[in-house]
Amino acid sequence: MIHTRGLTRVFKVKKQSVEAVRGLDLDVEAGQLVAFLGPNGAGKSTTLRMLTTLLPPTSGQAMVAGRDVARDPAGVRARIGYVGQQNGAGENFRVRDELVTQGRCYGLTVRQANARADELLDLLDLKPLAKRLPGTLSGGQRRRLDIALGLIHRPDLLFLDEPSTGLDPKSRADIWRHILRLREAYGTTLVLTTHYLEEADSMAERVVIIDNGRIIADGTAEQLKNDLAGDHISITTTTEQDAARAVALAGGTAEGTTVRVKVPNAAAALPDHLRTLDGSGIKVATAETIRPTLDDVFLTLTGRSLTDDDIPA
Ligand SMILES: Nc1ncnc2c1ncn2[C@@H]1O[C@H](COP(=O)(O)OP(=O)(O)OP(=O)(O)O)[C@@H](O)[C@H]1O
Repeated sequence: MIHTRGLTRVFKVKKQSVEAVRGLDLDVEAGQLVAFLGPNGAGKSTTLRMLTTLLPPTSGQAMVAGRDVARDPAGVRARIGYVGQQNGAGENFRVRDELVTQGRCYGLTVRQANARADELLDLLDLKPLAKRLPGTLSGGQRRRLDIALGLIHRPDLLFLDEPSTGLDPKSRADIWRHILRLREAYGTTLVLTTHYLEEADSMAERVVIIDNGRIIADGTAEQLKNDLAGDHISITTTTEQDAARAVALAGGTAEGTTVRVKVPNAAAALPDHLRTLDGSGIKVATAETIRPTLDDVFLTLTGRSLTDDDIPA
């Protein structure tokens, strides 16, 4: 569905070059749900804007929905939907009329546009709001309308730029429920950007971590966490001397009476670990297993946290 090779975008700002995206090679198959995760300024939106033909690449190729973004941008646009960070609806039409009008712009007949509008109002729980003006909707309701607008022409592929940013936790959960529902209903391929770690972790099947314009990790959240961060066992001992002895015996690092050891599978390794310490007379006060987060993955790869301040341009 998406195939890019060496996709690059350089911005010129006051005689300086900003390499926003540096030689991206990416393959996304039909039906996947992919999240681009990365800190502010990583190049996520620039990538999305190139894939959706809103921005020409400086170099490299991208085939999206079977069409070349540089040679056939109109062909790409006809086959994809895009939900940007800005609102997609105007202020003059009521919700249902806006859907029908945009459907007509995509070449649907009046009958098709009406049927499609009703189908999407239903899918995105917008029916009770059909007669409202977009300006009167809440943030979450407006996002749902944006998603409906992105789907009006039945695209096989939908891009969503930060679909849940700026929403309260309940509305964020609600948007995700609708995203997953539309995927179930239509099998749409979904590519979205987010900087919410937990969302990428729990919702996306595939997480592509982007930093400084490059893909630095790509896989399921579980794979990335297992391969790149690993579990930890954390124990506390009753004395600092015991903590130091525990490190000498079984590895890890000690801070006061707390010892952390990195292991491939903490739940499986914990009983043996405790037996080893007990066999040497080390008294363990508490023990817990710690699963890594995607932030740990990012930290391992870059030495920075995803929640750090913006990276420099
Ligand atoms: N129109 C532009 N002109 C100059 N520089 C730009 C432009 N658009 C983006 N950039 C720069 O390109 C880099 C990547 O920006 P981009 O918006 O793609 O990042 P992002 O990962 O989407 O960040 P965010 O999560 O904050 O939206 C940044 O350094 C940004 O300042």
